[in-house]
Amino acid sequence: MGGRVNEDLIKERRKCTFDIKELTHIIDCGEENTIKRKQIDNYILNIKELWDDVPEEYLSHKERYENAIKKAFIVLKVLRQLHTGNIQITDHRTPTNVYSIQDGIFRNVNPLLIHIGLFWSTIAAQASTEQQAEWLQPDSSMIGTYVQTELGHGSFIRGIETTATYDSTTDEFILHTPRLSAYKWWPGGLGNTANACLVMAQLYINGTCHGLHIFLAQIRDFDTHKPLPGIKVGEIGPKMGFNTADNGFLGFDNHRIPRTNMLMKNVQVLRDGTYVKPKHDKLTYGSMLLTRVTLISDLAYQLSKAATIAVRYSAVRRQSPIKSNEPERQILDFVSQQHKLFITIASSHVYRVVGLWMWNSHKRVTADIHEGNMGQLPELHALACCLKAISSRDASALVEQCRLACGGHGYMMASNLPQIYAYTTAAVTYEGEYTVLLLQTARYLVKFWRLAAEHKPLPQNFAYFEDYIKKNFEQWRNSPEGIIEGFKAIVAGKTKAAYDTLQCNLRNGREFEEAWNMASVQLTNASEYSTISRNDIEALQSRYEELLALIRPNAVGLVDAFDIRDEVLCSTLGAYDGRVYERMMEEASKSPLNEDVVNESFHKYIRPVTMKNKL
Ligand SMILES: CCCCCCCCCCCCCC(=O)SCCNC(=O)CCNC(=O)[C@H](O)C(C)(C)COP(=O)(O)OP(=O)(O)OC[C@H]1O[C@@H](n2cnc3c(N)ncnc32)[C@H](O)[C@@H]1OP(=O)(O)O
Ligand SMILES: Cc1cc2nc3c(=O)[nH]c(=O)nc-3n(C[C@H](O)[C@H](O)[C@H](O)COP(=O)(O)OP(=O)(O)OC[C@H]3O[C@@H](n4cnc5c(N)ncnc54)[C@H](O)[C@@H]3O)c2cc1C
Repeated sequence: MGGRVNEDLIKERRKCTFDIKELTHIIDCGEENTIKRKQIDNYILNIKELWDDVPEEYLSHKERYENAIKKAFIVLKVLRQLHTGNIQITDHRTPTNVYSIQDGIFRNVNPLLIHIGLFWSTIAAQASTEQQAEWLQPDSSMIGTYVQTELGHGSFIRGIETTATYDSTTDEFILHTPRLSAYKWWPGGLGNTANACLVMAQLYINGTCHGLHIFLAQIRDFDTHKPLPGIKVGEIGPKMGFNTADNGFLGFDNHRIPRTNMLMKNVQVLRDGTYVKPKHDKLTYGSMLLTRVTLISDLAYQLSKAATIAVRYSAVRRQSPIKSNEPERQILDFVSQQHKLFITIASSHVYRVVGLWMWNSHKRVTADIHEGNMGQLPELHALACCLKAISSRDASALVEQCRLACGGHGYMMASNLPQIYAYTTAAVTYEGEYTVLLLQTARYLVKFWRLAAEHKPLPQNFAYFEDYIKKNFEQWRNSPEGIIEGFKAIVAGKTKAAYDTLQCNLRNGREFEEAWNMASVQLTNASEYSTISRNDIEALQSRYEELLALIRPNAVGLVDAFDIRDEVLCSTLGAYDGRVYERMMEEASKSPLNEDVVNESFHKYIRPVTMKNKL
């Protein structure tokens, strides 16, 4: 859409006090990454077939899926070409930068998201060298997904009921769904798209259950795409978001696969049925760990999109004067509006930095595991659980706050904020539900509190538990170091309270698991335990208000630095030129309800009632 840039946005950009490009380079981890990202953006976003004439929202469920599949395979073809041309489409920060462009292309979810993001990465991480050589061919016919959750069990994966029974007479596993609750339910791309999948199932050899293992199973004919005999597969129906993700269900009726289809890097079943144990029995959960780590950066990116839309809109939108004799003000001038928006910008930076740190930690720990050293895995798991849980919860709350900050127009699908919210809030549940993951971290903290309480040696990372017990915490200081000290005190105090409740429940004769359940609210809730006083809080509050005023002139510059193209933002409210009302009118004109001046329902239903006695 051509036309002049909104005057208020021009003024905002003029008064910005820092170099926007420099911040963009910091966000991209270096100028060379910015250049590379822009090249890929240009290459993919210039493909005309990827753009819709009719907005996605006006399509039926079936049309949406078919449209998304058309685009997914255009993108896949391009990615394969880039790959053979030796152009790396991911970089050292996270593997997700290519996904961000796809937000714009699909305005929803790529049905191949799990194929690209989880299927290949699980094979790469958990299959043996021979299996990888066979399955990880760039021109493979396999379109895969990651099939774990069942109708009856998602969080408690040890409860999964699908079985894989070894038949040594034929050297095969028999995959079976014993009852309705064992039907696989949810995997992305499973409904219609995938012809193969990685299935999590309970391994049985000679009547002994060895727990959960991952198996590669073909489920549709590669040529005709018809489900193979013994496979019942389909799509699960409309959802709050993810409606192009093709989530599916799957049942096996004694479906046979070769023994060599079990992922055998860390664990093996030999020809004679001998079971060779893994070095750590949670290595099978590795794909969930990796996805939790990558999600932190993805959620930071979703926050930057929401902030860009809401801040630019707030600079363009003028409503009510502050003093009655003044013109109407940009809504960005209201301090309460700044409070709603600037925290979203800040949180995006926080989770981007933490996501990068976690990504590097994951690389380091994975290299150690490769060398047979499992020592750092529990800590990485505890951190990934907690950070995935709070980043998804924060992101969905802040995206919703941005939507509300755009008033009525934020409720329009054309603002793209509802779609960003639906996408973000799903992450609170998938890949480990919020509370369930927090309780995993709590379990880890309580273990170290027990050591502290029993005055046993603690690792350096938990030295502050001992400081708390010995009351070594300093008086509150209003400085970054002081705030970190304050947070340590809160964690220690919260862990102590939960631990004490747990002990009390145990003394009252409860079994450990029961006592844990009774303490679970304390285990997940925060309280104030630091030495902070009412005066300190007042000082912090006024410092916060000063900071809002300092950020205000740079607000638009800060979101411009996220450097998200209009094609990816997909928002009438957040486009770079700020021509909000023009874009809204143009989008409204695409509504099918505007095709006829008089809709035919008037003649069919309205007129016979309203004109009944007058005809
Ligand atoms: C790559 C790019 C991707 C981008 C894609 C993004 C879009 C994605 C789109 C959507 C995609 C959506 C895709 C999807 O949604 S795929 C489906 C995802 N599903 C889940 O995430 C299920 C969540 N549940 C679990 O993970 C397990 O059941 C938990 C962990 C809760 C319990 O499990 P379990 O009952 O077996 O264990 P336990 O509680 O008895 O604890 C026993 C011990 O084990 C330790 N322990 C547990 N786990 C780990 C671990 N991993 N590494 C190391 N250690 C671990 C634990 O600390 C404890 O240690 P200790 O205290 O005894 O010492
Ligand atoms: C959009 C989307 C995409 C998905 N994609 C995939 C996919 O590709 N592949 C796949 O395999 N799965 C997928 N899933 C499934 C997803 O991983 C599960 O839904 C998720 O792990 C939560 O499990 P659940 O549905 O069993 O929830 P439940 O565990 O039934 O949660 C319900 C409530 O019970 C509480 N609860 C459960 N256990 C405990 C406990 N021990 N202590 C305290 N409270 C507890 C929870 O906190 C929650 O409040 C997807 C889900 C969604 C929404």
